[in-house]
Amino acid sequence: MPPAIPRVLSIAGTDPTGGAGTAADLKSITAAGGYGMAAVTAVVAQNTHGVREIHLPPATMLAAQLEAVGDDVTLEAVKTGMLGTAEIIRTVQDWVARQGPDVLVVDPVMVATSGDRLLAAEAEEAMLHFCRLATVVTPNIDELAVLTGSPRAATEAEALAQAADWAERTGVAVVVKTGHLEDERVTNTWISPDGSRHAASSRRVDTESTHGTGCSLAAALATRLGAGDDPATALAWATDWLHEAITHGADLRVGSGHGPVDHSHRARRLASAGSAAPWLAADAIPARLESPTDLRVSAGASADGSARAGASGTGAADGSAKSGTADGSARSGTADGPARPVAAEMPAPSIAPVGPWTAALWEAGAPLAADIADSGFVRALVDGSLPEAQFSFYLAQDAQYLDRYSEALQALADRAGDPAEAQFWAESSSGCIEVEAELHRSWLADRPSAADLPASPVTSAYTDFLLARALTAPPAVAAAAVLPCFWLYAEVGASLPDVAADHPYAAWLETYRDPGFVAGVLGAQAAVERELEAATPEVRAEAVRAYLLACRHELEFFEQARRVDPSALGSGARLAMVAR
Ligand SMILES: Nc1ncnc2c1ncn2[C@@H]1O[C@H](COP(=O)(O)OP(=O)(O)OP(=O)(O)O)[C@@H](O)[C@H]1O
Ligand SMILES: Cc1ncc(CO)c(N)n1
Repeated sequence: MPPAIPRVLSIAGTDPTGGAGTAADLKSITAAGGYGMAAVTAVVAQNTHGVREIHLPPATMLAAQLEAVGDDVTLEAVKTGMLGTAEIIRTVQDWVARQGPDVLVVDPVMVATSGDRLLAAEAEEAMLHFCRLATVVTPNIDELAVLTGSPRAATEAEALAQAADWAERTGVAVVVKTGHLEDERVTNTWISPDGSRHAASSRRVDTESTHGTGCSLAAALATRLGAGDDPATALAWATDWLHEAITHGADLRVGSGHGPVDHSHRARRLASAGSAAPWLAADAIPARLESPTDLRVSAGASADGSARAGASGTGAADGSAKSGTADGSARSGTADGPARPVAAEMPAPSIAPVGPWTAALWEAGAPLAADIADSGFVRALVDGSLPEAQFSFYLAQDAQYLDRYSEALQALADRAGDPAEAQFWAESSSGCIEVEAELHRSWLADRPSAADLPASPVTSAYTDFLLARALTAPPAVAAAAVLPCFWLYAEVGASLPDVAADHPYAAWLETYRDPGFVAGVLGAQAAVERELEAATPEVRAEAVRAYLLACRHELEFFEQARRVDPSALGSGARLAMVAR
């Protein structure tokens, strides 16, 4: 049984700009859930433009480093990167034979992205020999050609054939990486000596920030294997994590050449999601609302934009410079993007408010609507990069949600004073059940594990919040609480671009275009407008709070799929426990 936190050693060169080599490895090992260690093979003066100078300490010094670690620490995995010379390779090889762990990931680094040689030409032979000791090797397309003694593969199929042949001959698995080809998707394929294959693919990111991607993938892979993941799971994890890191690399603004990836993006996003900070400050809404203008004033089209209502974005407590403020008063931002300017520049809704109260509500919640449109989940759904496991999770939660939402709407119907309003809520409630049934028929039927998935904490928090208001709060509060589900969902639908027919989620995106959604929004808006007009100033304030909190729950609901590790969805555990 590997320990929960695998101990992983990187044996590689340095990069003072922190994007490649030991620095990238340590960040990647940490991100993948391991304890990272590093022995230095070469001190490299390099930056995002290229390598300037390489200093090779005596091989005896590397041997001493390896002995020092190996004599003291039990290792679950070792990852090697730049080994520089035949003598260094031999040193590592001798040590691995004596003290190496079960998992050895060899990234056969020969040439950097910048084109600089990182392995002496005469050392290639030694590298080929060393690769045979590996659990898995992770060559890029050019290195694969050297490894297999073949011409550079022009297509993925050619690369896969080269790798399969080599794996069979040597008994060593290969990860074929198509990063250096031109395909729209980048695919990493694990090929075992017996010919079995596991592919993990992601959409190609149009970015210059790819310095150290090879190091990072190999180090994360070594860590997940060291943690006991099977090859397919480990590779899928590493590929998906790296995709997020590459996507956000440019935001780091490190260097003017090929910049590094943001190894910590996922950790920062999850930390921010784990914050217990309240979503809405106590004084974000005036205690009494005599008219919609009272909300508008507090919602803050003030000259400097320094005060407005609106629950804070997901980045509220992540402590990063681009996050929203902890009291949710001034800016909205998420771990996915910089804070946006304040309400004055917020987009108008595609479904216009039906009166002054709903107009004021929209304005107060507009930053959250923008956060949803710009969320990692919606963006990944639209660009097709959302992993299927996350999409399935989303569908499963949507089904759970609709069940309870329908109950909330029925409660509103039961409590409505006005017959037309009662009818509207009742019809919406049954409409929900129909959508849920269709979800099961068309989408969950061929995803059996998702079909049985119970409600997540995020889903339950939202539905319980809605049910509590629908069952016990004054009608204006209850109506305002259920409005964002109608309105914000329809707004997401309205903002979706047309996608190609072969887009992985084309059929799902099509479901957003149901004109019934718009009719629902207008009906719900009309009810909210009426109820708010009739309510006391105190109840109106409570209703606005409920509306904004529901908007915030909507954002959580969309984003939650990106916070779940598919390997944590198995059955068995009676209650999910937290790491302490
Ligand atoms: N533009 C990109 N978009 C998406 N993923 C990418 C992109 N570039 C690289 N990757 C990911 O990074 C992995 C490693 O990239 P690549 O094939 O370029 O390795 P490498 O050449 O060994 O990297 P290095 O630049 O560190 O030498 C790829 O398999 C893929 O998962
Ligand atoms: C030290 C080191 N290892 C690997 C690479 C490949 O990106 C690099 N640039 N530097």
